[in-house]
Amino acid sequence: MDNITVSLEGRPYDVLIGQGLIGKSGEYLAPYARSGRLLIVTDTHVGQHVLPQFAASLQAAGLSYAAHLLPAGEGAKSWAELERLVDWLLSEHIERSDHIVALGGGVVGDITGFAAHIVKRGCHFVQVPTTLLAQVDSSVGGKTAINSGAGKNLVGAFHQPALVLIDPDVLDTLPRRELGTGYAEVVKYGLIDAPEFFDWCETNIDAFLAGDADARLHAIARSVEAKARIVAADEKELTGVRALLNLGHTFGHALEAETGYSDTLLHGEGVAAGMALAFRYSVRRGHCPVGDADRVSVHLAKAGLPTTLREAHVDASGGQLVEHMLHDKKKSGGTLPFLLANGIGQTFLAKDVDLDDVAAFLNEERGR
Ligand SMILES: O=C(O)C(=O)C[C@@H](O)[C@H](O)[C@H](O)COP(=O)(O)O
Repeated sequence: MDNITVSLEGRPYDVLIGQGLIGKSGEYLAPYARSGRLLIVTDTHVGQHVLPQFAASLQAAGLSYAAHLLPAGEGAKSWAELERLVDWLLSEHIERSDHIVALGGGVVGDITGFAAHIVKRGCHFVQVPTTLLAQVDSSVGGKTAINSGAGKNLVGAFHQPALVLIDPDVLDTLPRRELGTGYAEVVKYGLIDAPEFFDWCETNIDAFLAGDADARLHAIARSVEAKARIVAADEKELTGVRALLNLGHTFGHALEAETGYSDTLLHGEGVAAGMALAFRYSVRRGHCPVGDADRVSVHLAKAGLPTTLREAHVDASGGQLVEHMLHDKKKSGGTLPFLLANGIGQTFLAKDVDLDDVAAFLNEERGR
């Protein structure tokens, strides 16, 4: 089993990665269960496919649980579902010493973490991510949020989990499209600052997508290590280091907003198209060799991910997409920094980007 520590000063926590961990959850969660009980938040899909095995393990360890089901999908990151969740936690007489367990993908983790942050001014929570995207990205680092009418993740807080339990075996039941969306975030770590990991992805993509256990473990552990390192360096995204994790997200969130956060374009697909756009925009600005941008698109396409506006099902003008970007949390003092790249593994935060130029670039991209 891999054990990666997120080294936050005074509040370090472990990310345990191992095959079959879901079946041993009771053993690992016993120390976190006040009076032998855990409050589980999951969704209707995971409730059917993973909760039974998870719950059996808790029972075998002498723990009891109560569970709350969210609807599956991005739509659950809403004020209405947050209210229902908070009401449920209070109806269960939650105490601040309790641990809430987020069992599910990024949506479950994000809304549960935010509820844990606000209920009784802060309760503990544990992440048990069941999608690749949540395992390699959203379960680690403490970004929690719901969406608002104005955009994605605009209402939230930093609230770190006490523990993250990752079982790659649960990915066996993940639909192929979901696996692809998580893979976009795996590739992101190579593109940020680890060219050798991008090379590894190019070599091992087929094994990874086919479910090879070693390839999966390597990709997940390598991604979590990268995320833990970056989060420990800049927990609250104040110095620009953590902003690197947002590669592809400025474009990606705009595409998601344009498609209504629907199944038309899943989050990881928006990030994939966003990374391809960020690399091509970096070429246009003279930062990045065209060969590197091509490699990125070819690789993402191999995973079945969109790399153009057309493939992302977006037909908006550049101006309309820039309008969505103006809600980005990186915007400060009227300017919006962009994650661009000097090449694969050489991402940087550009603070001098002219939004009219971005709009013109996106208008050209419409014909691609
Ligand atoms: O953890 C981070 O920091 C990230 O930016 C990781 C992203 O992949 C993730 O999607 C995150 O939730 C986006 O954050 P946001 O601040 O752009 O909402």
